[in-house]
Amino acid sequence: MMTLLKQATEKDTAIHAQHVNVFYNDYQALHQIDLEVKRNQVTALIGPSGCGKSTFLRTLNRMNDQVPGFRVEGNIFIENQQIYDSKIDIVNLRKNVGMVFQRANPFPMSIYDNVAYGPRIHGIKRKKVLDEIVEKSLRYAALWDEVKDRLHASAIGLSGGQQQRLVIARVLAVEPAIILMDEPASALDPIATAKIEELMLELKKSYTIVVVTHSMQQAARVSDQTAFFLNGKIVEFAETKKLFTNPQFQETEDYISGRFG
Ligand SMILES: Nc1ncnc2c1ncn2[C@@H]1O[C@H](COP(=O)(O)OP(=O)(O)OP(=O)(O)O)[C@@H](O)[C@H]1O
Repeated sequence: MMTLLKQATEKDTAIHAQHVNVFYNDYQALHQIDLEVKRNQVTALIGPSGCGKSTFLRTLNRMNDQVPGFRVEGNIFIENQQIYDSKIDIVNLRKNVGMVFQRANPFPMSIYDNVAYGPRIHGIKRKKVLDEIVEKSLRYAALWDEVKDRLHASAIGLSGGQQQRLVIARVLAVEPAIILMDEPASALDPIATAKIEELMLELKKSYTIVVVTHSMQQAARVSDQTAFFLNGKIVEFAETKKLFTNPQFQETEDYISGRFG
């Protein structure tokens, strides 16, 4: 146990998955996943449909716990804690490891209340403090200028791209260390997508990001490291530039050159 912990406390390692297997009942969706995510980097997970990218992402903040038949083996260390340890506080884990989904999912309430939602749940009540958190989070999510005059209007009235940045602001408001993004721009037009990508590059200065994407161009544009998944295994994990220009495995080369998937 001590040696595992020691490995996980490398200063620049935010997430350390070690020999992770995931099952849905008898079906094994992930096989022996080993992955080290570096702090303040964007790590992209790519691969054909059904290869296990979302399963792995969701395993990182225990989003799969409620799925019937879900079972995980191996270790996942985040901030020196084995997140599947029985002593882990899951509410705290999800605060520390926020998640943004493919479809923006603002709550049916005002823009302000969406962002204040998490801090309120965590016990912050003073209006002045909430006002500050809401402004800071919206500024960080590059949305403040577009919504500052209608903070109390419904979030549902925002465009798809604005809704996705609002969801990011909602995640930032509880001060996570890590942000997981599951195809965050796949439902957006190219301009809204470019804004999300710009935002990711800005956010990595303060946060660690893991993003699932179907777009290899997007992975190449935003990520520092890329993991290529195939049939529930990581075929190759490397610096993004290297993976796309000089892949070490035939399967990686076939995928990035569009020969399958
Ligand atoms: N809740 C579940 N119950 C049973 N099997 C599941 C469940 N969720 C995913 N799977 C299976 O696990 C495998 C991996 O799925 P996963 O969604 O992680 O892949 P993915 O790479 O994210 O795919 P996509 O790119 O299409 O979203 C698939 O074979 C899928 O059918």
